[in-house]
Amino acid sequence: MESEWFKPKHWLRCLDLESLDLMGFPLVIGLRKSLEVSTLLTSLCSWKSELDLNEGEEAGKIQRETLAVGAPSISSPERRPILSLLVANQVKMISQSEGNSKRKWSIQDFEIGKPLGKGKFGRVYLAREVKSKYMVALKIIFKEQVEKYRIQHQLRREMEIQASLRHPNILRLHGWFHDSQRIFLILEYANGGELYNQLRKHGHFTEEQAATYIASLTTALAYCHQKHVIHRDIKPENLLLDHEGRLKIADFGWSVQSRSKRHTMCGTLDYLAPEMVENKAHDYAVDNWTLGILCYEFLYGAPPFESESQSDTFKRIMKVDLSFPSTPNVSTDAKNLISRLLVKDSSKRLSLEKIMEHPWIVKNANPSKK
Ligand SMILES: Nc1ncnc2c1ncn2[C@@H]1O[C@H](COP(=O)(O)OP(=O)(O)OP(=O)(O)O)[C@@H](O)[C@H]1O
Repeated sequence: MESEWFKPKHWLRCLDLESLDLMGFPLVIGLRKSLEVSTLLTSLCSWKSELDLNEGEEAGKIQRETLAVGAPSISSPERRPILSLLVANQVKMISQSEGNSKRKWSIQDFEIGKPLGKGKFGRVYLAREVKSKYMVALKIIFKEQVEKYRIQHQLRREMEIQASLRHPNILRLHGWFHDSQRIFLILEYANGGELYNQLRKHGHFTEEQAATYIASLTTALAYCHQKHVIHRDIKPENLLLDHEGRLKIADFGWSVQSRSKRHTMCGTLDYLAPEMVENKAHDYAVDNWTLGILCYEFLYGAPPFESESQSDTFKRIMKVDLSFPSTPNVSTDAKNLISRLLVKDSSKRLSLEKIMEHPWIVKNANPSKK
């Protein structure tokens, strides 16, 4: 019996691919394996009226790609699509999707490649849309897990919000589909992986790098706030990099679309604003606080209120117990920006507009890398 929550009759089903991955990444193509699908079809039928499923799917012939981990990678010219082919295919895909807004996706539309990572509720694979050869990241979430942890509403909210956002620094959710057991999210592929890994690798970033990332985040958050979306969980693990090193906000799991103040305490402790720690009503300004935390972490390698115990972190946040180590050597301008964001009174925090005008950003952010 399918649960009611995943019946997105009013959801957007989108595929308007605006950016191209030009890397022509070699895929590890797995064996195609026919599935015994009677159970799958039964459940699909129960969802059919809501989701308007593929008419052409034949009983017993639904196939899925299985991952051949360790299989040799295939890197023939055919598997390294060139720019012109990609552009032509992209145009074709867009016009197809525009001409048929009810384009339905299934696992058959994708060749599955290497695993990209594992999250709390599923796995992410590199994948390529068969016809256009467009590279995407396919996030596979098991419905069982979703129901077990009762994150139906959170996931649905995350998907709706992410699919509605269009910004160069926000990871695109191109669309989704599902089968009896799994939900598949078709995500923009961020070739550079997690920003967190870069931070761990280098210890901390240069002022130019840090300012460029903060400027990218600021414009993305200004866009979100304009659409009444508060992210509430910006941290290096939720930030990905594309093949040009451009930052992408990737995880909207705790985001909320609201014009009124919120009360849910959420996010990750080190990044929480005092009003959230105190479980008070909060608004957009929690994201501005987090920008201050991130700016500090980018420059010093660790968040400012990190402590041995959670209760100490709470106390340090509440006191705004901020200090700047002598190493690495960080400019006075950067410290000024951080101090003007990590302000307990949320109404006195620097606005996103003013962040972009701050001398440290103006001097250091590299517009060509934003
Ligand atoms: N679009 C993408 N492009 C490239 N790599 C990705 C992409 N999405 C996810 N990944 C990789 O897969 C990993 C797991 O992603 P996923 O979103 O499932 O986990 P997560 O960030 O821990 O989120 P959650 O907390 O929701 O489980 C990420 O840490 C990242 O390394």
